[in-house]
Amino acid sequence: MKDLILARWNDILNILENEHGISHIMIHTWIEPLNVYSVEDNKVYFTLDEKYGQRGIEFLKKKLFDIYLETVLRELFQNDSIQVIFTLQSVMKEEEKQPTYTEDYNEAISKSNLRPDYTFENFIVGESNKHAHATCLAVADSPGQDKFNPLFLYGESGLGKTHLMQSIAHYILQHNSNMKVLYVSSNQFTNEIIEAIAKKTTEEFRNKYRKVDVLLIDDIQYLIGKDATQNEFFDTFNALHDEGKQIILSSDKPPKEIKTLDVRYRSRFEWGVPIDIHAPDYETRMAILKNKAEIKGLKNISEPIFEYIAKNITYNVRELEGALNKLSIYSELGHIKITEDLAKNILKDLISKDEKVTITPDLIINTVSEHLNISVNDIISTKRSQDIATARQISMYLCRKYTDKGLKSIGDSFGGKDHSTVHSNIQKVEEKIDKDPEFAEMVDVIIKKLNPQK
Ligand SMILES: Nc1ncnc2c1ncn2[C@@H]1O[C@H](COP(=O)(O)OP(=O)(O)OP(=O)(O)O)[C@@H](O)[C@H]1O
Repeated sequence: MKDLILARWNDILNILENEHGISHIMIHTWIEPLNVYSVEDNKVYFTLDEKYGQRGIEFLKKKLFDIYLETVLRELFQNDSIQVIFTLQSVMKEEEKQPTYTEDYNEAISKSNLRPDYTFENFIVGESNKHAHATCLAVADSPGQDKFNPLFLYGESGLGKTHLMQSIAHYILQHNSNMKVLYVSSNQFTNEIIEAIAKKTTEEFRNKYRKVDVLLIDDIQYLIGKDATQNEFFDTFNALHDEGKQIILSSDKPPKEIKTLDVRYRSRFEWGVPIDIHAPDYETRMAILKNKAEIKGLKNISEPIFEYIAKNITYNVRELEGALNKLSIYSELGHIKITEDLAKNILKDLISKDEKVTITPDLIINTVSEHLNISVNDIISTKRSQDIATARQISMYLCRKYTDKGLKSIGDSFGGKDHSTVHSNIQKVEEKIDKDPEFAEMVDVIIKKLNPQK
């Protein structure tokens, strides 16, 4: 729960100020500096810096800040047993027990197919992923709750879906290494089914998957659409869900956009709210780079080099990491100091590949075509069927929004449509975005694929 409180700390401060009327100054001086030290048996220990002394603790209690915090935490986490305890840092330090992960835990992570480094501790939280992170923490803290079962994480490649889903698994095992947690890629799941069918061992396959407490399947889009695997998967899904076991899935798109997913099954993926992860902003990229450099023991990377990478690799965290790996290989091989110029030279292939692409009507039409599975020819044709017209309207809307083309010029890119048609199509999309959140989300996913830099 400690991580959950940290993730919601700003919300907690806002509630104290806005709903309980504690003045901004009091919050800033007394509550903000509190440190969530630990949580044991619903007791939340907040520590205060030594400089405030015991009188500081007495002041906090006199102002009833422990009661206020307790009320907010109880409400936020729907748990009436939560108790807030204020103490000085030194008092806790004396009693501090370093968390030591047992052999059982280490064995459990290997049995569960987890990478040891994909933990919450190593995951950098920023604007782009804070919602996904908070949801994953909530699931980790109480797996199997209907609200997030299944937990469906989606987003473009390399943005941290696998890392986050495995973090949940780690957290669960850190707190109870007896839980049966299993992570598999879609490929592995598919291969096991095929093998089980061929060897007539489907019963064993079912036993293996149906006795787990938490099942994580990565890149589910590869599993869907293959009949035998899809059916077997949904049998497993239903069996686990009926027993309140947690299912965690990842995909590159939200359920409603997985074309090959049978409609009968689509709603099941949406029982829990699908959660998306966005590309990290500049500050988050910098923080990720520094964190990865520290993990890799890369000490000689200067600030301008971090800045150079973070400015130029903007979308994919895996590529950010790739840049660091390249630098680390050079520095280890040559025992050399990496200067800024050398770094630029070493990374030139990677960076130019990732350079900002100019968004053109062609790029937009191709992206919409790929995303909605409607051919480019149909989009620029005069065909009026609903799905083709929608693809065309969205493309025109995006051209207006992300290129500097005027209505006439946009019309030309669509086989010579006149400017009033373009105008009314754009309006239709704007209206639909306002009225229909699902539609708005779909357009948003396409925009993410285009990766505009504004
Ligand atoms: N916020 C983050 N903090 C730290 N590392 C991150 C973060 N986001 C991504 N990474 C790192 O980026 C790399 C790629 O992440 P991951 O494999 O989880 O992406 P993915 O979304 O599952 O990609 P794919 O869809 O291709 O499987 C990993 O090494 C992961 O540790």
